[in-house]
Amino acid sequence: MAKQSNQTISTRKFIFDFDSTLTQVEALDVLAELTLENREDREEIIRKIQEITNLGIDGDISFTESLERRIRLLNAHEKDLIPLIDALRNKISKSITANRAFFEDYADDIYVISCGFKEFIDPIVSEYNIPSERVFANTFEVDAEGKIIGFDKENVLATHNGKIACLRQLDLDGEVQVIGDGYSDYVMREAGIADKFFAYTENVHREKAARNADHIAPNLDEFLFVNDLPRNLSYPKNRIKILLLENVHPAAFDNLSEDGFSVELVSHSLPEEELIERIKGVHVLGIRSKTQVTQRVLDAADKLLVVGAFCIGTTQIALEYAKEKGVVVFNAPYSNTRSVVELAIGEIIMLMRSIFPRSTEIHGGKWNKTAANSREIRGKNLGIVGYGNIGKQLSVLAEAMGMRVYYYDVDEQLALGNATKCNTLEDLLSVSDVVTLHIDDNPANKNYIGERELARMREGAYLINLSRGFVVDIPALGNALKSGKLAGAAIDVYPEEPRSNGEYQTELAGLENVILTPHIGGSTEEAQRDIADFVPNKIMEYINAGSTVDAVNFPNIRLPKQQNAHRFLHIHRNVPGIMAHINKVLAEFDMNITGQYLSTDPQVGYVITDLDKDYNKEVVRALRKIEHTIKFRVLY
Ligand SMILES: NC(=O)C1=CN([C@@H]2O[C@H](COP(=O)(O)OP(=O)(O)OC[C@H]3O[C@@H](n4cnc5c(N)ncnc54)[C@H](O)[C@@H]3O)[C@@H](O)[C@H]2O)C=CC1
Ligand SMILES: O=C(O)CCC(=O)C(=O)O
Repeated sequence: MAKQSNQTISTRKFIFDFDSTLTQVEALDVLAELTLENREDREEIIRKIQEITNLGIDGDISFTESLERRIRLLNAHEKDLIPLIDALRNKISKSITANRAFFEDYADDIYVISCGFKEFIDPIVSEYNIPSERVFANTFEVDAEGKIIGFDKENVLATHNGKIACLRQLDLDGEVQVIGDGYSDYVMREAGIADKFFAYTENVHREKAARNADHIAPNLDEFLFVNDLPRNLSYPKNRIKILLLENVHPAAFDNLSEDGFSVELVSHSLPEEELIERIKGVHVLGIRSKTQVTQRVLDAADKLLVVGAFCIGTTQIALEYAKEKGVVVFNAPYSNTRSVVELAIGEIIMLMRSIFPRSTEIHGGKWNKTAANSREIRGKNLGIVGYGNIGKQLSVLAEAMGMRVYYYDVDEQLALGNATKCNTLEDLLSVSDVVTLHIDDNPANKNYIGERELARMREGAYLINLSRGFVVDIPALGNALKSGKLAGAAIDVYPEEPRSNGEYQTELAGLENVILTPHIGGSTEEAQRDIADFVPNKIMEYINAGSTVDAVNFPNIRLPKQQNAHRFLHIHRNVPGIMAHINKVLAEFDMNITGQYLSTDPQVGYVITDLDKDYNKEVVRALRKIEHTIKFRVLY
């Protein structure tokens, strides 16, 4: 947005609370941590202090009483204030630090009214251009040895609802806005001395304050946004809505909400019609393999910027259409590969030793100690179809366990270890004791293994499918198992899979030596935890900086870190002349370009332009209007 000139003359006055608003913490709690460091009853006292602090903040006991009780418990000395101030310096609220410029530009209009103490507030806020004469707070009373024994009881801020009296005495002109986390901040508005109260919830969400607020500000960006004031982010992150479906790991929620986004979790996948409703207003959608992000869903998605696939496969997403709409798709190509490989190894052993039939028998009360149909994997031939990330890792592990590895891939792939490349699928099928499928989710692979291919397999061989359900013709597999052509199979994926846990039927159920699992090849704690970092990081790099590195459907741009500049992101149809047009507009508005990055594919172009700090809102309108623009976003 357009930057206002320095030292803007404002008709508004901004009254900030200190503890848990300008800083992430309550200073007296930190002081308690410091002064009680070596005391055995430390935890108990800290707990009591916090309890008293909260009672005071919520207005449940008088503030004077809260202060008196806390100071008594604190047992602090003047010299403890030095480490306290150091600690507070590192605990300034994140969005306050990010918006230092606001405190410079509006220096004359910013006040601090706090029931804390000037001794530690002054040095902290002076670094944010707020001089001592605009800081209204209590002061300590110390004895001859420097021990803190009380506070100045004459100060209005030491009394119940003292902030009202303090603000009244100030008699400020213009609209008075109070920004604070507690009820004692709200009462200034209730008393009619302030015009607006913003409940500041970046560090703590106090229900009573939030309930009574004119507006809830999860951070300073939101406050500056609703007031149309200069700020670090053109659009506050809390306004960016993220919908995560299919029970993604809770760490994904933590990662994204800690960065300031508004995140909603749904434990299952949504059918198309429901998703069409829910997608409205959503900026980021997170899914796994079950949710179909169709053209209709994308048409209904009025705000969508990114789809994060918290898995490897992405054919459940209309990738090309998403690109045409300027929606970037990321996945997690490596996080769960090891989990699939380990399951494959386990299943090879289980199948070749007929472990599941033996186990089922004994569950049913039958002892059947036998070596029939029970063989070692050592020296046997493993045929890997699809020698990609999973196939290659499996190759190495299987070989280490003494198997002879054969592989077939439609693309040229380098053999790892002693693996032998097969030139055709038929060659692989005819030589393998176990065939394991790890091809990608390309729809062209539908019924890739059918009656004909099964007939080419060795008598008594085994088939494993951990790739995609549609790759295997299930009735044909059922027949091959029933006829004894195959000695067993392990199936993790099915042509039709339910959206959520519950009833499920497959014609393979009940067949001898058939391991059936509910698409859990990639479902390990480790894989899901890793995905919960990987995909959110990609999402954040795109939303926060514009980077599309590793996007599956979009031209990739890796961006240098930029400082003190604005970043414009322009996604357009790749037709001749767009770059020239963008730069013409920028030149017309006299913009100084500090960096420009372009990446294209045959359909879309993605250009990022970094500019000097100041810009005019009109330039944004002009850039949006350029013909063939798909999406335009300003980052800072
Ligand atoms: N069961 C589960 O929970 C999981 C399943 N998967 C699935 O596993 C499969 C493999 O994953 P990655 O190894 O990461 O994929 P990748 O893309 O690294 O490797 C796939 C390989 O298959 C080859 N390929 C494709 N079609 C082929 C064909 N018709 N014949 C021979 N080769 C063919 C490709 O050239 C490629 O080298 C994917 O379908 C993925 O969705 C992945 C993770 C978990
Ligand atoms: O865990 C999931 O939801 C899907 C795993 C999978 O098939 C994949 O990563 O492609």
